[in-house]
Amino acid sequence: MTDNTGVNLGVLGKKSPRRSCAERVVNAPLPTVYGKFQAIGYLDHDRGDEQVALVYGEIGTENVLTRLHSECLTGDAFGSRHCECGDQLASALRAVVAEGSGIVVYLRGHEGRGIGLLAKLRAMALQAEGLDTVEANLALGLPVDARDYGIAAEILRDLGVRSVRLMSNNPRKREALVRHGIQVAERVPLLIEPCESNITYLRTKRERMDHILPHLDAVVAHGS
Ligand SMILES: Nc1nc2c(ncn2[C@@H]2O[C@H](COP(=O)(O)OP(=O)(O)OP(=O)(O)O)[C@@H](O)[C@H]2O)c(=O)[nH]1
Ligand SMILES: [Zn+2]
Repeated sequence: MTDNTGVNLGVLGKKSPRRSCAERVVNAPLPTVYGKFQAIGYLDHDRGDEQVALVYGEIGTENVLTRLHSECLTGDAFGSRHCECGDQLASALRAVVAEGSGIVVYLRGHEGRGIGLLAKLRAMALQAEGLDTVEANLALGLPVDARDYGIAAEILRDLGVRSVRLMSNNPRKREALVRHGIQVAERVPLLIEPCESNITYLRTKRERMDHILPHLDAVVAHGS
């Protein structure tokens, strides 16, 4: 089967019979510096968000190398060193190209762990005054993590995916996806070398949010 671009869609061309809040509305070829992806656009009818899944190669149904990337304008677009999101996104895109197939779902509505861009910037301002990333959200009267992964699961189902190898350091993300009906065969670490600007933030994620970041031990050992 081909779409209006003439690209062979394989499983991407098959409509899911299950009722879903995720409507697939467009499939466009997306050549990137990493490789040639298919950008599959979705409309989330429950939340009104526009979502996109970048698909590389012929994805199967099981053990698909997958990244669920929470939107981070500052990290992904501006190269912020407050967090490691930008490098994680690049690593994930490189990884699926190296693998020959895989998916990066870029989750709009997840900005600032679901509190939105302006609230995240307020939280970052509080962190500059000494609060950690957890304390800053709480000081604003906001949840530490307000993300929902239902739409991600719906998109994966629409793509025919039943189980993934999930690129993430966050065990709660894995649990959330499983709760929404997608099996996680394996968690694949996505570790980025820390720098002076984000080491405290990363330590907080490890200590207070259960992120699995063993590479920080080496930084501690070297005393930096
Ligand atoms: N509220 C808040 N959000 C932040 C902060 N720094 C980054 N973020 C957001 O955090 C989200 C990414 O979440 P993380 O906790 O860094 O990582 P994760 O997605 O849970 O886990 P990984 O899959 O390992 O990347 C993005 O949406 C960022 O915009 C911060 O200081 N405060
Ligand atoms: Zn970020």
